[in-house]
Amino acid sequence: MNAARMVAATDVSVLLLGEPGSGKSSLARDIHTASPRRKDRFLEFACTGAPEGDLAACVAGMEAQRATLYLSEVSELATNDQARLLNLLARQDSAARSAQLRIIAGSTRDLNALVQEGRFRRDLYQRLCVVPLEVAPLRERVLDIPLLTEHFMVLAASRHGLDAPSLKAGAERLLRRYHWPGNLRELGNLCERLVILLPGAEIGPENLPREVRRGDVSAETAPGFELPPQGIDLNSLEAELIRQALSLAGGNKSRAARLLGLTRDTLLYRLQKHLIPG
Ligand SMILES: Nc1ncnc2c1ncn2[C@@H]1O[C@H](COP(=O)(O)OP(=O)(O)OP(=O)(O)O)[C@@H](O)[C@H]1O
Repeated sequence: MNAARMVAATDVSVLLLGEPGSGKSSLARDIHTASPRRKDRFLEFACTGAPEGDLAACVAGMEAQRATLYLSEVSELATNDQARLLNLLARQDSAARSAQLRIIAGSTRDLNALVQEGRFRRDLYQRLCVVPLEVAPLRERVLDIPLLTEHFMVLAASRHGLDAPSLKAGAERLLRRYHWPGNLRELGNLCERLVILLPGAEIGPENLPREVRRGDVSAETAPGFELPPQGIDLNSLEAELIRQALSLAGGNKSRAARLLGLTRDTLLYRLQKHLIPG
């Protein structure tokens, strides 16, 4: 990721946006490792469910250090902690460069939309989002799937002292077609399971879980949808769903595309087709 390499060389706050398990936390660590702070501490703070005040306790000993702090799921930060973080950032402005904490935040939710709804402080959003980086979901990186699968299998095989299995072409095709709601974490878990259950084997489609074998996106994306007896106007329905996805995603096309299980390019094509202003 080029942009990530570029921000690593600086001290700016970075906001990583992406689905669960897409690799935000790993990317935050990579940015730290590629930065001039690589020899300093990297600390991860999980905002989800964190008791109020925990963030203050976490950064108390770090304020005078040249560390990197990664805030995962920053949208879940309690209101008072949002104010505390803002204060911390203000204090950092006047601190010596050698004592500055670098903040990287991660979010699964559309932080901009939460700001519009008044559920996240705009001033804090602006401080955190100096450089926003989108981490693509795995289904938009299908070309990477064979290499990632091999990587996860080799890793799990060495962890468990077993032989890594290999993939038959049919199995690989299914992995590329599946929509991976759990992203890299889901692929990593599947690879580990295959290593343990079928060490050294040739994996065929029959060895993959049912949801992957089905490669069936519609079952997940249209639960319970039934065609009414009088039929529907598919074209209008598609246009309406696209409008709703854009609105839910606060106008962000990559996110809207993800809500519809499409690539961004396909969404752009369909926006043109339906003459929907993007
Ligand atoms: N580039 C990569 N190559 C190989 N494995 C990766 C890569 N990025 C992430 N992973 C692995 O994928 C899994 C999920 O990554 P990570 O925890 O960074 O995702 P996340 O987006 O922060 O998840 P969450 O939103 O649930 O916190 C981890 O096991 C991680 O080691």
